[in-house]
Amino acid sequence: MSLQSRSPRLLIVWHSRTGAARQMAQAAADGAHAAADAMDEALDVHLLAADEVQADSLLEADAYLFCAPENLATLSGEMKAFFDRNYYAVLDAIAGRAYAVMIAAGTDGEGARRQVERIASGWRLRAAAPPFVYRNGAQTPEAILAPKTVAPDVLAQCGEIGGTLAAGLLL
Ligand SMILES: Cc1cc2nc3c(=O)[nH]c(=O)nc-3n(C[C@H](O)[C@H](O)[C@H](O)COP(=O)(O)O)c2cc1C
Repeated sequence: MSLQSRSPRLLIVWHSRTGAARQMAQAAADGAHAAADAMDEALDVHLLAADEVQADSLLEADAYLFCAPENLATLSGEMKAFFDRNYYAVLDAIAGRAYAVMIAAGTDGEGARRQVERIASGWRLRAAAPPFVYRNGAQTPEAILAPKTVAPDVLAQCGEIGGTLAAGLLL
């Protein structure tokens, strides 16, 4: 059996209905890889859609990034289902690990942010970065349902959050 220790692992869990949160999660993954490369360290970044994540993925990760849209003033149902499915399976097993949250919203996002923060507090996770809420301003049904393209400056901020989580694992 090898005695080699494994690389630290960042798990990014995302859900997206019209593309914004997916791009934000990808930017954070890119930022995490870039930070690890700059430090010349190995980092395992798992970017998983919310419906693919089981308890094992949470248990095997060292830090988490949760990224999803606000839908009807709460987390999107798919992201909530990920938390519902796994909450008690990992309770008490992941306390103290670092996390960050990124919400894609139209004009609000606070309900979804609060929900993730409450769940993370129940898991006793430690916030490694301030919560990030990106608002695209969409208000009409047409604008809300349109595919989204997230601006480069917003993606750069998401990249920084990924980089912060990575640096926290590698320092
Ligand atoms: C069904 C539905 C409900 C929404 N409800 C809200 C809401 O309550 N508050 C808000 O700020 N944005 C709301 N939005 C807008 C989205 O949060 C916003 O467009 C977000 O950027 C979408 O992220 P996504 O492209 O990753 O799905 C809603 C969008 C949809 C499709």
